[in-house]
Amino acid sequence: MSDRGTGGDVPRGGHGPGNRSRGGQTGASGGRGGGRSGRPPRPVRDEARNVAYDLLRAVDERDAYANLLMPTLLRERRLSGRDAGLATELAYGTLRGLGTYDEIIAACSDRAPEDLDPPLLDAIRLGVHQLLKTRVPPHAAVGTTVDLVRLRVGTGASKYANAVLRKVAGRSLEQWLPIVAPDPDQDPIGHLAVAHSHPRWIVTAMRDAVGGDFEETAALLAADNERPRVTLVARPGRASVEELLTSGAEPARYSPYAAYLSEGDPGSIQAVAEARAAVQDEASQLVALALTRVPVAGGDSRWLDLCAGPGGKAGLLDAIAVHGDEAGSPAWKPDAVLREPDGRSETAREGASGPVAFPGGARLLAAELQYHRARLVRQATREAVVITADGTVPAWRAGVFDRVMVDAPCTGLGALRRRPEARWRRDPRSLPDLGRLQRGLLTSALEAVRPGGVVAYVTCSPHLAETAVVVGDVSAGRDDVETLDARAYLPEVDGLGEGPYAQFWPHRHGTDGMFLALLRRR
Ligand SMILES: C[S@@+](CC[C@H](N)C(=O)[O-])C[C@H]1O[C@@H](n2cnc3c(N)ncnc32)[C@H](O)[C@@H]1O
Repeated sequence: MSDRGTGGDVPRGGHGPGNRSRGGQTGASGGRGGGRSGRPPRPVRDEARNVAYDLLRAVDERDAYANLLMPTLLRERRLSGRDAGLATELAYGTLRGLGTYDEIIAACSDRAPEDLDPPLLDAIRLGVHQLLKTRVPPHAAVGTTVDLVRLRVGTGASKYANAVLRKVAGRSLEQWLPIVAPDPDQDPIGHLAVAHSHPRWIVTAMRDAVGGDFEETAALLAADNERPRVTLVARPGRASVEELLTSGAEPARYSPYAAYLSEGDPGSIQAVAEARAAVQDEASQLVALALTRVPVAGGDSRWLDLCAGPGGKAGLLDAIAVHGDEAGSPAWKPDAVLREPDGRSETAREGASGPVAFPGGARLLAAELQYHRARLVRQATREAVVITADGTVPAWRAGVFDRVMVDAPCTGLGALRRRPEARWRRDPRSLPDLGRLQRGLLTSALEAVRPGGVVAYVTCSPHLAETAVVVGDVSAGRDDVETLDARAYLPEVDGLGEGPYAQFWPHRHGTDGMFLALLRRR
């Protein structure tokens, strides 16, 4: 850590990349005061900020994934503890916030952000983030950024950065927003896009997904800019929540298999290292659990996960298939499970209409298109049969599965908190192709499941074109599909929407924005 006063550098939050800019080098305007000799002091290399900056550059230049590259950078530069936390917060916060920051930079600069040299622009963004969204003292935010630019871009550029940042420092974020964001009465979408740093098309999609309410849209966009908590899953029969709590995790709100980890490396927990537990968002756990809770008449031993990679849901489904939903939910478990003398569950499933706890004794087939992702599914599961296969070209007989999970490829708009650069990379033009694939996979799932069996259609996106519209289109073309009220199988969670689908939200549940439809084949 440098001597530039970073001792108090605790970010208040913040986060996200994608460089929209291309263009020429800066001209200088303004300058940082020199020492008595008239020469500027020697720049200080601040390793946390250099790592944050390198991440921003890699995202721009190489389309790097921030959450995959950051651990490598931290390891290579031997940053840990507070410095690692600072580097991560500064990089992620800058990537998330750059939609807002670029508007402010534009107001403080004689050039549009897209006309600035990308390496300089990234450094200025990093400085703006520190000034407006962290507790870094303004002199430290400006000084460290100017040093960074001198070391990494050039002296002329550092003078430019200094001039821009001094103007930015003249106002707080709250004071800047009315100046740079469109009037909310004239252009509510544009206002939210700038105020919460999201592309307009995503703001529109989120507004539609929450039912048109702008206040709720704002809350959702704000939640996207928060750092997500780390949630663990204890795979039943392999680990327990108690074991995770003993390892320092805290009880979770919804999932009977979840625990929250507020600090420390999840990989250092033995159950995680042994793949008996894993990092998994709570909504991901619950949509998988909901699929296992729907009563099905007749046999219940063959399950299919059609899009299994990298194996989060398959890991939980495999464990429940084999060992049963042993944690279940105290509210309904005792009545719901009536075991046959051989330990199976036929009777309960025949009569039950509400959620039931699966008693075990099934086997999961996990299919994944990409070989390297199928290998990850193998690591996440123990008893499942894992195959590399195209789910739209079935490698199995029709009508043989009792339960099928389709966790379809999607825009991932429900997981923007996790991938700080994702919002700038996603393209609405991908929606038609994704929609075709989603319809193909759901159709394939409905062919794979037997009459009486159940299909879960899941996306990590609340975008209506990927959720209700896909399910509506596919079921409208068939007379053998009954849409279940998915919320009934998640009795522990409120606020999942009007039904029959269940929609999790970052701002309501603190989870990813996961969508679930449950369809029974007649
Ligand atoms: C949203 S991810 C699934 C996440 C996974 N269920 C989990 O919980 O970890 C979608 C997956 O579907 C895979 N995929 C894409 N097209 C596919 C296809 N035609 N058949 C099977 N898998 C496909 C992708 O490679 C990706 O791994």
